Amino acid sequence: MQLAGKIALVTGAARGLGKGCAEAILERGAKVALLDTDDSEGQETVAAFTLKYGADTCTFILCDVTDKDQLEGAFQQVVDRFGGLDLVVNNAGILSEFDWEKCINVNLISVVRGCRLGLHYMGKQNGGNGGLIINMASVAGIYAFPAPVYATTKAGVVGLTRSLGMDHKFGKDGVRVNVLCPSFTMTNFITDAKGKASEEDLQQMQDMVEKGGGFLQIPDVVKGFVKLLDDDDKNGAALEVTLQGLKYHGCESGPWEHE
Ligand SMILES: NC(=O)c1ccc[n+]([C@@H]2O[C@H](COP(=O)([O-])OP(=O)(O)OC[C@H]3O[C@@H](n4cnc5c(N)ncnc54)[C@H](O)[C@@H]3O)[C@@H](O)[C@H]2O)c1
Ligand SMILES: CCCCC/C=C\C=C\[C@H](O)C/C=C\C/C=C\CCCC(=O)O
Repeated sequence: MQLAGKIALVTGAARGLGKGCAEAILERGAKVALLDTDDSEGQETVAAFTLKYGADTCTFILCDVTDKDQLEGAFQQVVDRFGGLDLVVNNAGILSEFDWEKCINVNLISVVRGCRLGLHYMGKQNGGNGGLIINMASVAGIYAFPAPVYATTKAGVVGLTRSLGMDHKFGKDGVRVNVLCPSFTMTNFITDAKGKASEEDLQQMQDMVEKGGGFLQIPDVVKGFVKLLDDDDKNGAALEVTLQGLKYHGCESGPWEHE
């Protein structure tokens, strides 16, 4: 997708991977709205981006993605302020195996809602120009992982993306939907993980990190995000990001679609 002059919305963008994706969008000449529940970090990030990329290139919207009205209001605010919408990044996510309903709300239900809103505002059937939705899942949505509820939400996001991305949908609304699936990446997500799953499961994750050769860094994942921005032929695709590099996961169509 050619981003110059376009308008984007990124959830969970005050810090970490969402912030990295928002900066990649600004670097490519688009405007971006950063949504997050963390007011002070969100304001700080937007202040720094404004200094670097110029006034009116970005805005912060305080928004809890699990609050239906706040999320709908944020989409409307972006369209009102910037005059349209071309790219939605459903990135906000948490690890919370004990408060597992919250995990499902943030990581899955809000992403379904974000996709529906993206299709509503960008879909050609509603007078939009078409566009792109990139969802943030995880390799935990593809392979077994010792945080079952988290893994379930991410598998749900992969399934949602594949199904929304079926070609017949793209033909109708002009909106492509793809999903990024990173492995362990050094962000606050990792440093805040204590207490969000059992000690035993966290230890198993630590062992996976050590066996796998360590953590990805934010720029490694942003590279994957940029690939999804650039690969205009992809729809319903899941891009894995690991220390081995970038790889599209198979199974983009079911056996009924093979010769
Ligand atoms: N760090 C990793 O190892 C890793 C790997 C694969 C996928 N992911 C996924 O990437 C995404 C971003 O993770 P990160 O590592 O940058 O984490 P992070 O904790 O650094 O950033 C997440 C951001 O989301 C915001 N957020 C949380 N709940 C929210 C809500 N209800 N509404 C709005 N904003 C909310 C937080 O305030 C924070 O700014 C998540 O979906 C996560 O599951 C992370
Ligand atoms: C050391 C404590 C880590 C706590 C991190 C908690 C959750 C992280 C979730 C991320 O989404 C990463 C998820 C999965 C990684 C799964 C498999 C890794 C193996 C693949 C590979 O890297 O080659």
